[in-house]
Amino acid sequence: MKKTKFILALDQGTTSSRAILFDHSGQIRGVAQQEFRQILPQPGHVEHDPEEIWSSQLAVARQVIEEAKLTHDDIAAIGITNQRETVVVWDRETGKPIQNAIVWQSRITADLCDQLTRDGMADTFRNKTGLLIDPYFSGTKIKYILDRHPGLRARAQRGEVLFGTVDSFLLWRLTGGKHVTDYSNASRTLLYNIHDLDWDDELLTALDIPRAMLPEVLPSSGSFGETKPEFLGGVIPIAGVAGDQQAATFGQGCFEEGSAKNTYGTGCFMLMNIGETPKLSDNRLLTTIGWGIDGKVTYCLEGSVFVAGAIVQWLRDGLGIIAESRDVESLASKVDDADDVIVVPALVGLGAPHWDPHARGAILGISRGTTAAHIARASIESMAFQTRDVLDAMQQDAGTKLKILKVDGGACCNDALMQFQADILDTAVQRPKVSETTALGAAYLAGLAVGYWKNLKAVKENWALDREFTPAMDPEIRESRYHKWQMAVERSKGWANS
Ligand SMILES: Nc1ncnc2c1ncn2[C@@H]1O[C@H](COP(=O)(O)OP(=O)(O)O)[C@@H](O)[C@H]1O
Ligand SMILES: O=P(O)(O)OC[C@H](O)CO
Repeated sequence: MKKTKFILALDQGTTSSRAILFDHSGQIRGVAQQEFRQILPQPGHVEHDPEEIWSSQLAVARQVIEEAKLTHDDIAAIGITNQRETVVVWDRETGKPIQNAIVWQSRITADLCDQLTRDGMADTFRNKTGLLIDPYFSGTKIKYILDRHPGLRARAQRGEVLFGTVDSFLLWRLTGGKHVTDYSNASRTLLYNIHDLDWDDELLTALDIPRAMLPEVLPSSGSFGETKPEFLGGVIPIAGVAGDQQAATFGQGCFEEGSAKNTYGTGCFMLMNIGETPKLSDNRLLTTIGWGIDGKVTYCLEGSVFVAGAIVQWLRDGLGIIAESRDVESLASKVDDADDVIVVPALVGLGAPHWDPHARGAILGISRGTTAAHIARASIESMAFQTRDVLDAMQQDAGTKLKILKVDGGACCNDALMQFQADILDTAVQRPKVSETTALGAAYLAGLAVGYWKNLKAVKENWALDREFTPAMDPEIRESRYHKWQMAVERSKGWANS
C-alpha cells in the first residue's frame, strides 16, 4: 500500500516561527512553534536577528517531523510563508547577514519617505507598484542599509551582497544558495512593477538600489529548489512560497473576485481578490499580487493595519495588566462595554487607510471610573474599529457591500472580538475550523505544484465553518461608537513630528 504523505508548511511570522504538517483534507497533523526576540533599539524601530529567524524556523521544522515520527520521505513538498516586507541583506560568500533584519513595522525610514513624497515620487511608485510611499515597505529599508555601511552599495553592485525578504533568506539557506522569491513577496518591496512583473529600473534608480542584489521572482506555486539533505534528513522539494497575508487569502479559498479575508495576528490584514487586472484603489488601499499559479497572476486590494494583536502584547508586556495574551478575554469580560474609552493602537504609526507614520498611540475618554477592564475591552475593540476603517474603504473601491468576511489568525479565537467585529461592520463574520490558514495556503500552493491536490476546487472543498457571527448591534449605537473612534484617530495623528 502507498504510504500517506504530508505537506510541511513553514510559517515564519513576526513573533514566532511555526512548522505545520497538513494532510490531504487540509487538517493539521502536527504543529511546532518557537517565539524569537523582538529587538527594539528606539521607539518605532523594530529589528529581528536573521540567525534567530533561521535557527527557530529550522528547529520547529525538525521538531514537527520528529514528533509526528516521520522522515523527509513522508513529506511530499514544503511551502514557505512569511512576514512580508522585512529586509534581510546578506553576504553571498559567507551567507552571513550584514546587520539585523529591519522589520516591516519599523518606522526607521519615515524621514526618507517624507523626502521621496516631497520630491513628487508618490504617483510614480504608486502607479508601478500599487503601493504608497511608507516606511512599511522594503525599498527604503534596503536603501537605509546600503547608505549606512561604507562600501556596501559597491559590493551589492558586484552581486557580493544580496537582498531578500524572509522567504528569500530562508530559501537561500535551505537550498544552499538559490536566490529566489515569489510574486507576492516581490510586490511588497516598492521596487517591483506589478504590471510588467519585473523589478523596475526607474524605481531602483530613485532609491539607488543595484539590480544585482535582487532575487529572481517566480510564480508562487512551482519549483523553488530542494532542501539540502543535512537540514531535514534528506531532500524535500520546496514547491510553494507566498507572503503570509496572500497565503492566508489562498488558504481561505478566496479564489473568486470580490471574496475577502481578514487576519488578526500582530497586525490585521484584509485582502480582497480583484481578479487578474491590477486596479488601483481610490481610497488609499494597496494593490498587491495575491499569487501566481498556472501561468496566471491574481491581484488583491489590501488594507494593512500595523497593530492588532500586538496591542494585547503591549497590555501584557508594557502595562503588565495581563499575564498571557488570552487573559485579555477574561479581563475585558468584567465590564459590559468600554464606557466610551477608546484605545488608538498607533504604536508604530497608522497604516491603511490613514498612512501616518508619525501618529502614536492614544487612550481617550478616561474617567475616574475607568479600570484595567475598560482598557482591555477598548484594546480589543480597536482591532474591530481599524477593520471597519479598512472595510469601508474597500467597499467604496469595490462599489458593493461585502456579505461575508472570512477571518483567521491568532486573535480570531476571541469570540467577543469576533461578535463585536460583526456588530461594528454590520457584516457576517465566518471563522473556519482550521484557523491556521496562512500555513494552509502555503501548503496548498506547494501541494498543487507537486500534484498532492488536483486543482483549486479540491482545495476549496476542504474549507469548513467553525462559527458564524452575525451582526446584532443597534445601528444608532454602532454609528455613534464608530464616530467616537474616528474622532480619537484624528487626535492621534502627527504626534511624533508635532
Ligand atoms: N484571546 C486573544 N484575544 C486577543 N488577541 C489575542 C488572543 N490570543 C492571542 N492574541 C494575539 O494574537 C497575536 C498572535 O497571533 P499570530 O497569528 O500568531 O501572530 P503573528 O503571525 O503575527 O506572529 C498576538 O499579538 C496575541 O497578542
Ligand atoms: O507576521 P504577521 O502575521 O504579523 O504578518 C505580518 C505581515 O506580513 C506584514 O505585512
